[in-house]
Amino acid sequence: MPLPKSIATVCLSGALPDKLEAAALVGFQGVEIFENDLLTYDGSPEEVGRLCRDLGLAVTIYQPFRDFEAMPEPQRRRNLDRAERKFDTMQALGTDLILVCSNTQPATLPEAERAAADLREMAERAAKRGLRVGYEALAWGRQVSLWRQAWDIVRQADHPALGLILDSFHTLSRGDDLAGLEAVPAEKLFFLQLADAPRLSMDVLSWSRHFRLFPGQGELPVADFLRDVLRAGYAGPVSLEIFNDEFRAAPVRRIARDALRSLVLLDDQVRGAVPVPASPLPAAPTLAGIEFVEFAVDDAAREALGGFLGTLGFRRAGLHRSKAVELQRQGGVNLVLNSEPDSAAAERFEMFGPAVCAMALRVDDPDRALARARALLSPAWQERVGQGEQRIPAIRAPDGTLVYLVRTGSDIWADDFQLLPGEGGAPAFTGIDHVVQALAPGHLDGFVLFYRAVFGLDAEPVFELPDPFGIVRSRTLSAANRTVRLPLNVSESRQTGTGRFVSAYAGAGVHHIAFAAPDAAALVAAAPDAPMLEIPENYYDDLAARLGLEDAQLAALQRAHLLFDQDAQGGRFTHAYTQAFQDRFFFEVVERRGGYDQYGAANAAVRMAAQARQQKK
Ligand SMILES: O=C(O)c1ccc(O)c(O)c1
Ligand SMILES: [Mg+2]
Repeated sequence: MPLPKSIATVCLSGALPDKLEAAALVGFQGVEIFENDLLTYDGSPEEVGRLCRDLGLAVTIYQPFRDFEAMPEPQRRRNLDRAERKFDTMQALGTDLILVCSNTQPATLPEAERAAADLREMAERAAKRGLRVGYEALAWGRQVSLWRQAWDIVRQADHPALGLILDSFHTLSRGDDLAGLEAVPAEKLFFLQLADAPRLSMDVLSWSRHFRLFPGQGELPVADFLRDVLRAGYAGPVSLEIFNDEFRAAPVRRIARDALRSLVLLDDQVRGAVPVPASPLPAAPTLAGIEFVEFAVDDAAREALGGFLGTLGFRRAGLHRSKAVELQRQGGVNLVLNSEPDSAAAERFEMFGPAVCAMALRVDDPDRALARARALLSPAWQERVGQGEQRIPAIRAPDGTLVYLVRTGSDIWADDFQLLPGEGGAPAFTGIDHVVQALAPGHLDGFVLFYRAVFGLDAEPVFELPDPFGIVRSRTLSAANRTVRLPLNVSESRQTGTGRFVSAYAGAGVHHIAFAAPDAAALVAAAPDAPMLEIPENYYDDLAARLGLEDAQLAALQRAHLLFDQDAQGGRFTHAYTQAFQDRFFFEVVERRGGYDQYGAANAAVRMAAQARQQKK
């Protein structure tokens, strides 16, 4: 039995019933009713309570009750009256627990004894009605901002109806931890809220109110936090409380599904610390690269794209036995051009024009990978197959792109394709180095969680890349063994390369594919007809000054329109871009040396400016 899962209504968009329905639909067992969601709703608390019961949702908590403890009179008395009215609401909602967050008022008295006496009084009144009070330290509380301070007060108050509420954000945002929690009796741990966040240097209140994330989307050690809470004996619900501007604006079911996915993953990460063990998720796949990328095309686009790829040394290497599908190959890179009517590819083409519609990852065990995906709320996808043809399992990424799961080392081509004899000779790519996707604003965190959870990829911190027409935020997911690298780009501006791609083609998708070359200069030299992106002279002047390159090396880079980057350990990255194919996606030739593990972010501005110029022509 996994931990009971709850979500605060503040995480989700829409009116209160929409939030509740979405939470129930994806499989939450409980909800925190956030006060503002009730105040702004035109139904009674009884109706809300009934709706929750009809949906099978427990109301885990009613919150927050603000600025209560340690106030001077006459506020003190008024606050106790206010509490009685909230107790009425709780009873109507059908919950027995209220969250009191630590007082933020300048008038709060700096006296823990007063805070304890007030909370004791509130708990005494609550207990008369069979209700309970939980006390949470807000990271920006006036007198109480750490969980240990809140616990001191709860301990002093010493009332059975008063306990402690922990919230990972308030503790981890302060760089604090849960050392000492084992000394708190488990029955005093009333409730647990979890939130992740990116590491940002800003005031903690704004950080909390706008940038919280679901566990696994950010950079805080939420799993460690949860493990500590469970080891301290907590056995109540685990509840997500995320204040996030993008989540509030997004379709409610998508965010609810991300929310539950984050908790399913977390359940698995803390297995062993849970008193009643959760059934383990199937292990994340061991990845061994990208077997192919598939483009949705029609006949004309297939010819045009085939011609474009031909300039980089690709050739038609196979024709599907039963479908209008062609394999283009260059060394270790397979690109599939799919113009089959009445397929997922055709559906993509109808909507977007020429676009990537699928990608295939090599995994150690496709069935296990599929079972893991299913457990993480990503159902399998079954494409129509002809008789005698291979059935390659697939799931759909959040934007609908198919992700095929190909067993590492297996040959998926020989059965289904009539393979054409190759020429060879030209410098060859060794494989696909990375695939970059452009996402619509508001989609980054959901994609990060999907790839992290389903495929066990690691997420790097966000990079900000300056396009001439706005900022592109980029976050890369990659396999620990680096056989799969998936940078994700997002831009609020519709004028950036990323923004134009997303807005012009009505959605997210693969924006560029980088091919790994053992020698990028040789590859580009052997591809004189490839429409490479021109790089301004100023770039090379700066490069010479910045990295102290020799004249000959610099000239060679410039001749082939190559960009160059170097890391602190001396790893080197040499890369060049093609112009965009039909103003859509483009390709990159990349050479990594000496353990270089980045993507040439230092060069992104130059590339994006060159593309913007190209676009104007
Ligand atoms: O931002 C707030 O005010 C707020 C309110 C209630 C909470 O539980 C919390 O963590 C933060
Ligand atoms: Mg909280």
